[in-house]
Amino acid sequence: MPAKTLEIPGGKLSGEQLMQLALDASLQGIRGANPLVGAVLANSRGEVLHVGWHRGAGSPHAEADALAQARASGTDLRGTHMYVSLEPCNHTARTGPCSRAVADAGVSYLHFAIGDETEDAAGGAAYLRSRGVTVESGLLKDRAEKINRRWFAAAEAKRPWVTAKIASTLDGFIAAEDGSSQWITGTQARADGHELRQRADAILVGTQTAVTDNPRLSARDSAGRESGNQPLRVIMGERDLPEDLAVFRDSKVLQVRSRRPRVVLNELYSRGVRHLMVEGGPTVVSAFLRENLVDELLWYQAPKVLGAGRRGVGDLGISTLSEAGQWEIDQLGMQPGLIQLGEDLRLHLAPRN
Ligand SMILES: NC(=O)C1=CN([C@@H]2O[C@H](COP(=O)(O)OP(=O)(O)OC[C@H]3O[C@@H](n4cnc5c(N)ncnc54)[C@H](OP(=O)(O)O)[C@@H]3O)[C@@H](O)[C@H]2O)C=CC1
Ligand SMILES: Nc1c(N[C@@H]2O[C@H](COP(=O)(O)O)[C@@H](O)[C@H]2O)[nH]c(=O)[nH]c1=O
Repeated sequence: MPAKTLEIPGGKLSGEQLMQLALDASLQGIRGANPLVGAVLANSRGEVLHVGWHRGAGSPHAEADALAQARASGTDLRGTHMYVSLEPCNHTARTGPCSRAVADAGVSYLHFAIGDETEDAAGGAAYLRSRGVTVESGLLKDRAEKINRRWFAAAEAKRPWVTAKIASTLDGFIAAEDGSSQWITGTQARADGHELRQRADAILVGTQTAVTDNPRLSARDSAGRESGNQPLRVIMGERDLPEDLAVFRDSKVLQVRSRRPRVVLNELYSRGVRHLMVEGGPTVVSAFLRENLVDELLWYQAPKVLGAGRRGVGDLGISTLSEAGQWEIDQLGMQPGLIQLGEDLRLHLAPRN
């Protein structure tokens, strides 16, 4: 469900207009292990041929998406121009290097808005120049930076992108006084949560949730079958855990014996995790929030009122309103800021900073 439909203008466009289109296209994607990226192929007169974007880690990059469209429709790409919101990657990870694919296709001119400084992917511009492609950069740089600012900060800090998920009652409780919490939200909201799990490299809960809920932490379809990519299950906390917990039934599980979010993030990053979903409980979510380590917040709200119980977020050391954590509806990317899922609401929030 795209936030807005992409309009592809006809006729001759300026370089800036073509980059604008690449940036608009990037917003159709999903941010997570990878940033939002869009790419436009145009002929030398500035007429749009194909528009591509990245749909999340593991799927083709924006350039590859545009090139695949060209291949499918038989477009001759020799001498064409490409406008892309991020410098093409120069490495083979989950997909092959875009720099080579662009050069192989015969593109003669490439303009990227901002460079890719990430350790693994850097070097695309130099490679393209070595293959005789004219490369320029900097069009609409500020807008391109704004779209992925938080993602670049996480990449620079060499830590995973962090999505926190909370499912609460209207008055903010994630469990009743007697500890019961299954289920606060309905089936549609929970299915949405499972889709999210599928996109993440790892999913994390605290030791208390691991014991109290005994969750499986797998990504499942509506029939309850494990589906698609299964994230690494991570449990954060120092205590010894019973070996018969449901989460240990799978081999992709890791306990990080620390209470410090940064230690956990370092450990996960070193194991290749680039997108972490923090599912709770409140002690763990609060620890990430306190250190400003939540990049996006998905808050599911059920039309239930408890009046008492466990709150979704614990004490953050804030005693006055002016110090409140500020969040805003995330208008960027494919996940709409506010949606209804059955009887529940889902807010997609970004830190306001
Ligand atoms: N509705 C929802 O969205 C969700 C609800 N829940 C509910 O939440 C409840 C459990 O929440 P909660 O008690 O907060 O448990 P947590 O799952 O957050 O685990 C807390 C435990 O983790 C360890 N720990 C890890 N990091 C820290 C830290 N920074 N500071 C302190 N301790 C840390 C400690 O144990 P150790 O001694 O091992 O270090 C601590 O006791 C359950 O009732 C569960 O049903 C849970 C998840 C989602
Ligand atoms: N109670 C609650 C949630 N709880 C989360 O789901 C976990 C259970 O995972 P699993 O055993 O894999 O189904 C649980 O430990 C907690 O992290 N999630 C929601 O979307 N809505 C809810 O009402």
